[in-house]
Amino acid sequence: MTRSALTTPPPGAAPPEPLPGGPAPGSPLGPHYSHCFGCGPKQPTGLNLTASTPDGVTVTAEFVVGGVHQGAPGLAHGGVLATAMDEVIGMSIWLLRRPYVTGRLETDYLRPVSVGTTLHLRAWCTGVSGRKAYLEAEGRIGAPDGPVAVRAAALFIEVGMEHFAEHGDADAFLAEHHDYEVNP
Ligand SMILES: CCCCCCCCCCCC(=O)SCCNC(=O)CCNC(=O)[C@H](O)C(C)(C)COP(=O)(O)OP(=O)(O)OC[C@H]1O[C@@H](n2cnc3c(N)ncnc32)[C@H](O)[C@@H]1OP(=O)(O)O
Repeated sequence: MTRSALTTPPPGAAPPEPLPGGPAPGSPLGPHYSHCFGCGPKQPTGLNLTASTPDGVTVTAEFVVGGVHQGAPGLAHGGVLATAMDEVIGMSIWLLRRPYVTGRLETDYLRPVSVGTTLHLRAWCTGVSGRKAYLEAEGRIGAPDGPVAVRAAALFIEVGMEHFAEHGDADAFLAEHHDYEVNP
C-alpha cells in the first residue's frame, strides 16, 4: 500500500483490543444506520454491505459489484470501490462504540473489477492515538485469499454526538440505537 504519513500511526499508537461484551467472533454486525448508503438495508440505491467480525476488531464483508456500480462498461467505478472501502473501515472503527468520521481516505487500485465480481472486503485498525484512528482495508477478487484489487488506508477522527446533532440528524441515529453509549 502506498500510504502517506497522514494515515501512518505514530510511534506508540496501539491497535485496539476487542471491547468487553462486544460481538462474539463470527457474529454479524448490524448496520450503523438503516439509511446509510454503505450498509443501510433501507437504502435501495446503496451498497447494502453486511459485515461480520472474526475477532472483535477486524471486519469482513462481501460486496457484489452490480451494473449500477459501473464506471467504464462492465467495470466497477473507482469512486464506488472507495465508498466500499470507507464503509468497511467505518464498520471496523464502529466496533469501538465511539463516533468517528472519515478525515482522510487513500486508495490504491491494483486490478480492474468486473461487474458480477464478489469483492471480499476486510478492514482493521492499525493504531489509535488521541482522537485519531488509523485504519486499513483491502478488497480481494472472488475469495478471501483472492487477488487484491483495492487497498485503502484511512485516518478517522473521533467526534462527539454534537457533530451529528449540529450537522446532521443525531435523533434519527439514536432512534435506532437505544443502547448506544456516547461516552462509555
Ligand atoms: C450519530 C453517530 C453515527 C456514527 C456513524 C459513523 C458513520 C461512519 C460512516 C462512514 C464514514 C464516513 O463516510 S464519515 C463522512 C465523511 N466525513 C466527514 O463528513 C468529515 C468532515 N470533516 C469534519 O467534520 C472535520 O474536519 C473533522 C471532524 C474530521 C475534524 O474537525 P475537528 O473536530 O475540528 O478537528 P481538527 O482539530 O480539525 O482535527 C483533529 C486532528 O485531526 C487532524 N485531521 C483532521 N482532518 C484531517 C485530514 N483530513 N487529514 C489529516 N489530518 C486531519 C488535525 O490535523 C488534528 O490533528 P492534531 O492537530 O490534533 O495533531
